[in-house]
Amino acid sequence: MSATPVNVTVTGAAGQIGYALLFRIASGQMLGADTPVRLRLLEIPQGVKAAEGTAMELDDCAFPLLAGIDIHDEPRAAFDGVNVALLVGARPRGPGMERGDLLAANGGIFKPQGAAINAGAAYDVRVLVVGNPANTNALIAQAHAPDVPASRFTAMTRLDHNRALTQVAKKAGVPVADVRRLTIWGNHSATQYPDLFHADVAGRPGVELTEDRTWLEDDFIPTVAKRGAAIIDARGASSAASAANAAIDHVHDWVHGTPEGDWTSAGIVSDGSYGVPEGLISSFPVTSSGGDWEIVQGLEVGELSRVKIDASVAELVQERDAVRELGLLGG
Ligand SMILES: NC(=O)C1=CN([C@@H]2O[C@H](COP(=O)(O)OP(=O)(O)OC[C@H]3O[C@@H](n4cnc5c(N)ncnc54)[C@H](O)[C@@H]3O)[C@@H](O)[C@H]2O)C=CC1
Ligand SMILES: O=C([O-])CC(=O)C(=O)O
Repeated sequence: MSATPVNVTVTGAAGQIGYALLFRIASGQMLGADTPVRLRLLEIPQGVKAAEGTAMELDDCAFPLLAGIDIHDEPRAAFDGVNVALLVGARPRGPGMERGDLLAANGGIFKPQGAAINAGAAYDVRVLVVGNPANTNALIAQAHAPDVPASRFTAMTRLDHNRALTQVAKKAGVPVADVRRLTIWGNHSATQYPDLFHADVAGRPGVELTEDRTWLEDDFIPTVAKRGAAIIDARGASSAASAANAAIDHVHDWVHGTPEGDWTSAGIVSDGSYGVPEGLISSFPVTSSGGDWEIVQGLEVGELSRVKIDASVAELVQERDAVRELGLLGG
């Protein structure tokens, strides 16, 4: 076991995703069975008491890897020395609300948090933004952390990726573990594009499934893209355990690498690949090795994919322009 605990800061620690996430981090599922962690919980003052309750429960689990828990209501202290930052705390979308409605409300949260990460994070900090609108919140945080490499700021589309894996596995009647190389492109919103043209489905090309255009366009794509709203409708609350699970998967693969021959999806800063404007935080097909994400290159983008990627990227551009106008991207 490495001697020095990894500092993991979780914002929104008293929320429903926080509750599903913290125990899994403390048990070693995110960083591995050899890596001790020190948890830093950031909440708004009204959330501190509930966070204290969660910390008591974490203590009561006697996790051997849990080196300590600190609770904060102020970002500078919470991010001091942070190695892994999970920015979950935000206002969740209620019934009938679109993510765009949340831009202004949540932008104000991510600006000071980006600045606090810039001021005090460890040199190897890795940031995952879960709180919606995740891509644009990540962009805001990144814009306020000029001393941190932009590639360290990511937005979560792993839940969409996992949702797509299961839809494809069900359609093809194969185990979910046999579905590989799916991609979520664009924004974590209803415009996202789940792409199975390059998938491998139990050894068969995913493109075979795309021949059923009705299933592809009227079932698969909208089911994945609108799954968040369907869960809200069914549960009366947004996805929590599955979102926490996806955050664990994202950070695990970032730190430990993606499996040979497969890739996953993550919102990362665009280098201009696939026509996505440089600097936007967009979801791409990505591999990870040595602690860095890399965009999978050379995939052919057909007509349907081009239209759908462009539509989601256009939404990201709109969100970026809206927060820029609100002064949330700084000078
Ligand atoms: N990217 C993704 O795939 C997904 C993203 N989400 C998003 O994750 C976010 C959190 O969801 P839930 O945990 O269900 O919400 P929740 O409302 O249960 O918890 C949010 C917590 O954040 C705290 N909070 C608010 N402002 C804060 C701040 N400035 N600093 C620290 N904490 C703060 C609140 O006090 C609350 O405890 C929402 O924005 C939701 O839309 C949810 C599911 C999937
Ligand atoms: O839709 C929401 O508000 C929650 C979310 O991001 C998801 O479940 O994908």
